[in-house]
Amino acid sequence: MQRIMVVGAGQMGSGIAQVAAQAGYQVYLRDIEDRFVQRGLGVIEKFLSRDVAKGRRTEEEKAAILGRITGTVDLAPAAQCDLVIEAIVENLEAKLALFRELDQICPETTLFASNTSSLPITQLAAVTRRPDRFIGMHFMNPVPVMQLVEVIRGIATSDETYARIRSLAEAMGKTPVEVNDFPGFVSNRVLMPMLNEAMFCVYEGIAGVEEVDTVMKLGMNHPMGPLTLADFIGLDTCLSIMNVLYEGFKDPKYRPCPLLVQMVQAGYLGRKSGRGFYIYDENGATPMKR
Ligand SMILES: CC(=O)CC(=O)SCCNC(=O)CCNC(=O)[C@H](O)C(C)(C)COP(=O)(O)OP(=O)(O)OC[C@H]1O[C@@H](n2cnc3c(N)ncnc32)[C@H](O)[C@@H]1OP(=O)(O)O
Ligand SMILES: NC(=O)C1=CN([C@@H]2O[C@H](COP(=O)(O)OP(=O)(O)OC[C@H]3O[C@@H](n4cnc5c(N)ncnc54)[C@H](OP(=O)(O)O)[C@@H]3O)[C@@H](O)[C@H]2O)C=CC1
Repeated sequence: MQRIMVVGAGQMGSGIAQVAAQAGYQVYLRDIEDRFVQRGLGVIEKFLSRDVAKGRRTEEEKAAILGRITGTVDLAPAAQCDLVIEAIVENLEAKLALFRELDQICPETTLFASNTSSLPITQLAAVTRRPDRFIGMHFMNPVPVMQLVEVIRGIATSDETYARIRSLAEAMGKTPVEVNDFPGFVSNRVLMPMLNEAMFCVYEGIAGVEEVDTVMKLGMNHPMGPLTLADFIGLDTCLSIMNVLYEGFKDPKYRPCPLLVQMVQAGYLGRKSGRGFYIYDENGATPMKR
């Protein structure tokens, strides 16, 4: 494997492009508008510069990593890639449309991976002519820091595809864990109901935003409180995952908190939009009042 295209230059796509380039692969980073591509490249630049400032990398290494990443708004270079990793918005229709298009562009040998947090790998794979060469490669946020890659086998994923993606994750310095294709996989089946429950605590007036976070940080030693983490993930992504769990299992225990629904409707998407359970501005993070 030599060339990888990452589609979606948001927080996950830019991180995936960075770790792929750090591992020596040639990377195309594609988004629908150039300003999103530039924003993604800017984030990578920023974190590599931080590594240089901390003495973990030289300027030359940084330049070499950046030199391996080509930003683009064009999907056509996917035809020259051995693997496409999709990291666009957590929306089934958007992902299906993208994979249909990629399937037309790419030769049969190209592997497809989705970084989806919860959507069925089997269903995404089924719109392509290569369900055996389709897999879930679920990185954690922030990608350059987190050790885990959840590798999700769709019903038709071949052993060869699995073995290649497992090796790739290892080459990127990550620890792959094999998981089967059920709603939310393991990571978000366990994590997201906890975040949703934290939102219910605020919604029901049991405690304020900061208090809920402090309980989990100091009481359970979580590095971030659940509401800070939900803002960090993106509230739109959290809501999409809860909806996949709710619809996938038809179990009311997965109903999304109405406050989460309302905040997403208002455009309060967390850190990426400047406002979620906290307001992010020059004063730092100020908890929302209820
Ligand atoms: C939704 C899904 O489908 C799946 C998911 O991803 S769920 C989310 C999973 N992620 C988590 O749970 C993250 C929980 N939070 C944490 O682990 C930590 O708060 C954190 C690693 C994000 C930040 O750690 P911190 O100690 O609070 O802050 P900070 O000191 O700024 O950062 C720690 C290190 O991470 C690095 N870092 C932080 N964010 C980074 C980023 N986006 N990219 C690269 N490096 C980053 C920093 O450079 C720093 O490294 P050094 O100390 O070596 O310089
Ligand atoms: N956030 C997290 O903690 C994690 C997220 N994930 C998953 O990763 C994926 C991306 O999430 P995240 O990076 O947080 O989301 P972001 O909102 O940060 O980024 C998504 C990016 O994809 C772009 N995009 C949308 N449609 C297309 C398209 N058709 N082609 C190319 N680019 C497109 C978006 O552009 P625009 O802004 O115009 O919509 C945006 O730049 C989702 O599936 C999510 O569930 C997985 C692990 C963790």
